[in-house]
Amino acid sequence: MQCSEQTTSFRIARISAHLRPPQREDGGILSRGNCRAKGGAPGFKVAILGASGGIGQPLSMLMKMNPLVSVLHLYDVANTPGVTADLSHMDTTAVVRGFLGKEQLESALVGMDLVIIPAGVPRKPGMTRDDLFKINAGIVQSLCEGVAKFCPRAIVNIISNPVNSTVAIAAEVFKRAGVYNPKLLMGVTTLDVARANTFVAEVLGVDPKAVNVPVVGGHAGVTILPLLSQVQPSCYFTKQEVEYLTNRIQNGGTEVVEAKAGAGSATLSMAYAAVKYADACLRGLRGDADVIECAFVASEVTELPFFATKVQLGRGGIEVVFPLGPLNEYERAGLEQAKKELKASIEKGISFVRN
Ligand SMILES: NC(=O)C1=CN([C@@H]2O[C@H](COP(=O)(O)OP(=O)(O)OC[C@H]3O[C@@H](n4cnc5c(N)ncnc54)[C@H](O)[C@@H]3O)[C@@H](O)[C@H]2O)C=CC1
Ligand SMILES: O=C([O-])CC(=O)C(=O)O
Repeated sequence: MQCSEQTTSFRIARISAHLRPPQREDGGILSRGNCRAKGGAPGFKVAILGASGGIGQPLSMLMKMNPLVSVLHLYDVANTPGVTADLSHMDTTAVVRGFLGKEQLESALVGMDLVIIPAGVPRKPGMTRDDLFKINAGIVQSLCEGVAKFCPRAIVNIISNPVNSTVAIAAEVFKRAGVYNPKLLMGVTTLDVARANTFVAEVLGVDPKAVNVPVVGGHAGVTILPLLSQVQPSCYFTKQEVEYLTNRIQNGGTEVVEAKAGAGSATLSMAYAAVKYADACLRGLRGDADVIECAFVASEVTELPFFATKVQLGRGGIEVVFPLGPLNEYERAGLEQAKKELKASIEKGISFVRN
């Protein structure tokens, strides 16, 4: 049936009556500001530092869709007004606010439960993650100084590379400020697990959702150590499959950097992985039981001060750091190699802040 002009205007009149600002008890009209919940919904407050970047934008979008988030603060040194305006039109619960430049870092951070940091430069072909240290170390240091000052009790997820060094930088900054709580600081290695699940599922010919591969160590080259002997559900790989899978998982980042040919590194899969990890942190904060993910954290699993293993997330952040479990000979050799490189990267991060 075609709508007549009259019917249409009648409908519009009904709709606009419905949208009329609510009356106050004293007869006044509530201002627009009072009509809309400005983050009043129950949920967690999350800040993304580096929100306008290749990871930052899809990560911000996915966090805007997360029902556990009530307030989403987007901070960057560029383009946050546009990204914020764009995302604020999504009809999901989280209220989005944008913050631009150092003078707005305080407002971006005060009151946050979780701070996610993907700020910093990405790799180009031919570079290692350690080649990013020169620029990203200073960025992570200054952002973490802000966290120490304005939201010292927030959980911090570090994405900026080289993660093997930037987590140590963050820890030193927090120690210096007298606010270090090792349970609240985590390097995000979820993309290594996502890749491992994907590549293993391809070899097995199953759905990646059905596969769980623990990936331990760190987040660069040989420090990324998939424990293929502990894949769930348990399965068997030939020597060639183990070598192929280990190599592909360790070089997953480089595979994307080369395919992007100078236009950056993994952004979409990283945003997916970052949200998976952030969501686990929020479920832990909410008090959910058995929230378990791999992450690069303060650890006594090896002699190194930081190491990635499975951890259990809870109301206090990291509540349990799980041991490595039984390793086969191939994995034991990989572990020795990983520890050697990790030690140097961690020390580099520590001395950057101390010296
Ligand atoms: N942990 C992991 O698994 C992964 C880590 N990464 C790392 O994430 C980082 C970001 O990558 P992309 O988003 O692709 O880079 P990008 O260059 O696209 O975005 C970085 C953003 O950081 C912002 N930024 C720079 N300095 C800042 C500061 N002082 N404060 C706030 N924001 C600042 C930039 O303006 C830009 O919007 C890189 O270091 C990359 O290596 C990338 C993929 C996976
Ligand atoms: O490889 C890179 O430079 C980015 C990264 O950490 C990853 O994709 O795992």
